[in-house]
Amino acid sequence: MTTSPNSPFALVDIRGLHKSFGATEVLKGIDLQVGRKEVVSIIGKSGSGKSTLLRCINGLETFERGTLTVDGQALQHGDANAMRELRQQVGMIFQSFNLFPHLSAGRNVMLAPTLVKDLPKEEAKARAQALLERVGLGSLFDRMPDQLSGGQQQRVAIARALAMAPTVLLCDEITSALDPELVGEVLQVVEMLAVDGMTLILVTHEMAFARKVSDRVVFMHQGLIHEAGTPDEIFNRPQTPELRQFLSALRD
Ligand SMILES: Nc1ncnc2c1ncn2[C@@H]1O[C@H](COP(=O)(O)OP(=O)(O)OP(=O)(O)O)[C@@H](O)[C@H]1O
Repeated sequence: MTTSPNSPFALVDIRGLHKSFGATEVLKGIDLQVGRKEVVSIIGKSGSGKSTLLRCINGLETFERGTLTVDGQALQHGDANAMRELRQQVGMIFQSFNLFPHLSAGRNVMLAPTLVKDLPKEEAKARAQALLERVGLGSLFDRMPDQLSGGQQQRVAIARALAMAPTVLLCDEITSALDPELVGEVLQVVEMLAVDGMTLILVTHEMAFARKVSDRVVFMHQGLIHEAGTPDEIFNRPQTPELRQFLSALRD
């Protein structure tokens, strides 16, 4: 079932989120609802708080005020069980691929399901093989990370995140560290996930991609959501001077 972002059953429901680092308030009251199977891209200038927001959603950062629920479960930092469950539901992929260097591609993908979910090894192996095939790396199960290109490593990282069967996947500038010729193969995998109905929240500087793949685009500015809308609304009919300035700076 696809839920609309504004329904009471939004998969990710963030209300009044405030986050500071010391005296610096980085998130100043974020409200964002993401429906099941929705693809939401977050854009904005460097330092506007995009990564911090993603890190709050999967519990990597604590926050001072506001509420955050994923699939109806409130994120509570004091509750170790709740945090463990949340981490299983919310997958995250980063700019740096962070593969375990001493494990093959396949073993990287197998690790969490065997450790965290107690999946029998043979089952985990079959699942890892299927996931590697899904990201176009079916023949590279035994390759070590240092024998893979950056684009291939990032695709293994995507397969590794999918191995936990997350209900939502967060992608934080996942093509920023790649050579330009490797960006396309990773974006293609993300697009395939979107088409398959994965709920995705993407922080991206790839505007053409955000326009193509997103149901909704969110523009963050100085710790607040300044504007949100369809790709057409955000890119063709920006309302605020801040968004207009951001988009025109990209064109320069
Ligand atoms: N762990 C931290 N300690 C102190 N300040 C931090 C920390 N993490 C982020 N910040 C600050 O919070 C602000 C927002 O950072 P954040 O990384 O969320 O922005 P961003 O919009 O994702 O930027 P970019 O596009 O450059 O990644 C910045 O001013 C940053 O310096």
